[in-house]
Amino acid sequence: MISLADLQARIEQGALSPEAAIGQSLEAIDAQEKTIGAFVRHDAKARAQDAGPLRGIAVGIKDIIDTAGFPTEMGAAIYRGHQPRADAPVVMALKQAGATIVGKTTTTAFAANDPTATLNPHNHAHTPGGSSSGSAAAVAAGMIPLALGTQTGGSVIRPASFCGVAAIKPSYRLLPTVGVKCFSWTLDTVGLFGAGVRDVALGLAAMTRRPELVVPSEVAAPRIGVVTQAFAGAPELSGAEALQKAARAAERAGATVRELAMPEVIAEAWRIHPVVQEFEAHQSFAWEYGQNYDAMPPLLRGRLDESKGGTPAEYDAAMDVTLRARQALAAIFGEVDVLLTLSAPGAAPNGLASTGDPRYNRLWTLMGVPCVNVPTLIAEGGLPVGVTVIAGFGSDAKALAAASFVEDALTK
Ligand SMILES: NC(=O)CC(=O)O
Repeated sequence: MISLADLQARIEQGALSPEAAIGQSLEAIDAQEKTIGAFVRHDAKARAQDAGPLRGIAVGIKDIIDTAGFPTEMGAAIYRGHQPRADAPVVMALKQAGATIVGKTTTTAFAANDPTATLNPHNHAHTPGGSSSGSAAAVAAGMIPLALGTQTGGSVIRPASFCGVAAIKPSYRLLPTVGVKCFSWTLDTVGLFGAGVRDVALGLAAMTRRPELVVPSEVAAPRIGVVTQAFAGAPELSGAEALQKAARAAERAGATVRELAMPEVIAEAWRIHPVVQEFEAHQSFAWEYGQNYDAMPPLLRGRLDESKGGTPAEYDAAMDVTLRARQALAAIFGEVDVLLTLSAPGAAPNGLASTGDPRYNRLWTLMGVPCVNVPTLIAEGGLPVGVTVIAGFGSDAKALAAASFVEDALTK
């Protein structure tokens, strides 16, 4: 994979020109894209900028995020050829930091669950996950050092786990979702994919102009609470093994590690995530579902058919649980620095029909807390499995530092 940190250092030292760095990515895309299918389209003539901390960094943008230089088609026939007039603010933030947008990465239709044709670079018989399928696959395949995705359930963390890359779903609204096709305004969060945790941190720090997000060279051993999320069901063996491996490695490296049970209101928040998501989706997709029913992607159309009876009273009750759960979770971060939990039930499912199950991700998306995927082990079939490091709302620097601590501990 291409490390953003490594490119940045070599460019700053003058050992690599921004143009040559972009050229490396374009060559890698040319060599692998026909097999992996990570991009909807890309610009083979993309040029580097010569200023900014992300100069020479080729970035892929999930194709539900507006771009002025490429169509934005939402992974859906309804939007084929749709050309936004303007870049979304997160795209402009990357460009203002010197990055080069080299293409639009594949997305499940409307970031829901109708899968793409993108292959998992580690095993082409398996899904890369979704809904940010192309972003995870393009980074994992070594085509680009940075990509943007979005998460409503588990669409950043789960594909990152399946593809063996680092990723962050930042605190809710750290990054604006203006210009991002809305699925659920309470849940939708823009995230980043990179080769390693430090790479993701550098990308997020540059686009937010928050240098405090950069992982320091020395990271203090964190207090870690391991959360199994038993309320979400039992994981597969590889998922359970990844969680135990990461916890043991962190403990050997000096972290204090203990298992934490979540209060019932947090388990209740896990249960009502779909109520919030589907109630808001019916409003977000009202035009598509109401005016273009037959052209809707079939799995999303089926979900909307099933959930159209949702009432405002049910939604209001779910939001009340959400607010109480967020308060309870905030109190837990008084006892530990971060939580450590599953990124996915196990390795990527076989075939492309399913992008996997967000059951271990969705609670944290609803809580709005920063989540970082740390690649942890390689399961049968050469398929990666990750774990998630979670900090309190607004503590994105702490989440990234602790995730880097776990990542480093796993190398020892
Ligand atoms: N958008 C999403 O997060 C949906 C998913 O988890 O697959």
